[in-house]
Amino acid sequence: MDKIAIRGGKRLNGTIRVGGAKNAALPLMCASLLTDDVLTLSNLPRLADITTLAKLLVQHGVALDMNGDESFKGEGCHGLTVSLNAANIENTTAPYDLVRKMRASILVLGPLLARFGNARVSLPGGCAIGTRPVDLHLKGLQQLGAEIELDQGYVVASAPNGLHGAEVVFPFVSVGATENLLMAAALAKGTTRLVNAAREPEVVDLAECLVAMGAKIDGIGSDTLTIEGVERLHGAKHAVVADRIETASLMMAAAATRGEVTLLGARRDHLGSAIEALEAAGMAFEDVEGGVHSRCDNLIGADVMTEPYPGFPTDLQAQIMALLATADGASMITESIFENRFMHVPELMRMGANINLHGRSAMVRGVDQMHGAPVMATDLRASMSLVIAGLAAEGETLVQRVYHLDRGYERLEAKLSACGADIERISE
Ligand SMILES: CC(=O)N[C@H]1[C@@H](OP(=O)(O)OP(=O)(O)OC[C@H]2O[C@@H](n3ccc(=O)[nH]c3=O)[C@H](O)[C@@H]2O)O[C@H](CO)[C@@H](O)[C@@H]1O
Ligand SMILES: C=C(OP(=O)(O)O)C(=O)O
Repeated sequence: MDKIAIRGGKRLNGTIRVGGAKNAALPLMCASLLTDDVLTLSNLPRLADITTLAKLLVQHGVALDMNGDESFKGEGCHGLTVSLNAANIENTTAPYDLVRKMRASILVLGPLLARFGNARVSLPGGCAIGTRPVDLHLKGLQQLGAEIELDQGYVVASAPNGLHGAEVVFPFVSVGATENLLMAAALAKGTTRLVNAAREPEVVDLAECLVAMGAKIDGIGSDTLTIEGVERLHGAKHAVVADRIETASLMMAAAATRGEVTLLGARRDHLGSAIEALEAAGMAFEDVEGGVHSRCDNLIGADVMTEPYPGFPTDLQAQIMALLATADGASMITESIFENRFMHVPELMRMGANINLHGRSAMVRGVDQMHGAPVMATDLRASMSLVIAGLAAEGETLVQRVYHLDRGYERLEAKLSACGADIERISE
């Protein structure tokens, strides 16, 4: 198993190109199931999650060309260009072995059901950050006319006469349920209204791709989406939006060393209120040609609460905790989305951070210096928080279970070394 070794204390300064967003790329790949035509996606990040989803789609019968249409890249895009063709779907079962590796696999359910009238998808199960049920996905699909049973850990869904439009009011915001319902409603008969829908840039990216495929969607970017179902969607070409979570993670990595970084391809307007939280912590941002420049001379304590977009993203909570661990003063960090997303706290404490947990809030009292230590990554964003802490710490940090990091950060060591970090991957 690979490890990452970091010798901290080097001030970062450089330029990094941000990749396409994992959390946009995954639903976009699932959208290929909605048509018998070719969907070409560019700016896909080279990540373990993309490979896992590609395997799932291939076992359904999707023909996948990893060197798809190189002539289509999209402006400023540098990732993979992949063509997906779901003309010959052989089976509508998503097996446990693949689904358990990645929760986003549940996003094949809506498209398969809408296009083929049946699907059998393994329940993803719990994971390190929380139980993560899929009840909103299932209830929403039932409102669109699906019959759903649970059988031996599988969701068995059918809609022999097709799905129909309905009003679905989500009791709270769910990114995945919004995406599943959006895709299903695109091929349902009649009008669907999704109320209290997620507004994350990745949901907007999916909606824009669906429109390019012929879907009729109003209210994109708002919390109410109105979808007029169509009989058939066609192929399209779409460039995956830049990864806002990678963007802010790298900004924080530089800030932890009181350094600076220019992030090419980054979208400041997609950071929502995270920008204000980072500014409150002493960071400064400037739009520059082709991206955003971020610098930090002095870090100060700041209070943060995670919320759906445009609130502060839960996917940045672990990283900001590592950052604020060496700020002047105290910070209160509250996690309101996932019930168990503080697994990084004991690891950060092993590096000298001063953190007190009270239920869903963590009181972080800034220390002058953290110290390197062997630490264990428990989930994707927790891994990044340990890397950020390692860059700030004195001495060597050895991050173990790097496969979590590889789910969502492409060539992280290379990107950070290019800015002066002393970081290397140790493959065993
Ligand atoms: C692949 C992807 O895009 N993953 C992101 C997506 O996950 P995901 O789509 O799984 O997250 P949701 O927005 O659905 O989850 C929000 C909250 O709702 C709960 N919930 C969700 C669905 C449901 O049917 N029932 C239910 O109770 C979840 O347990 C969680 O507490 O959004 C999360 C919240 O921004 C991010 O942290 C993940 O990185
Ligand atoms: C939690 C995340 O991803 P997933 O929903 O795929 O587990 C994440 O990207 O931080």
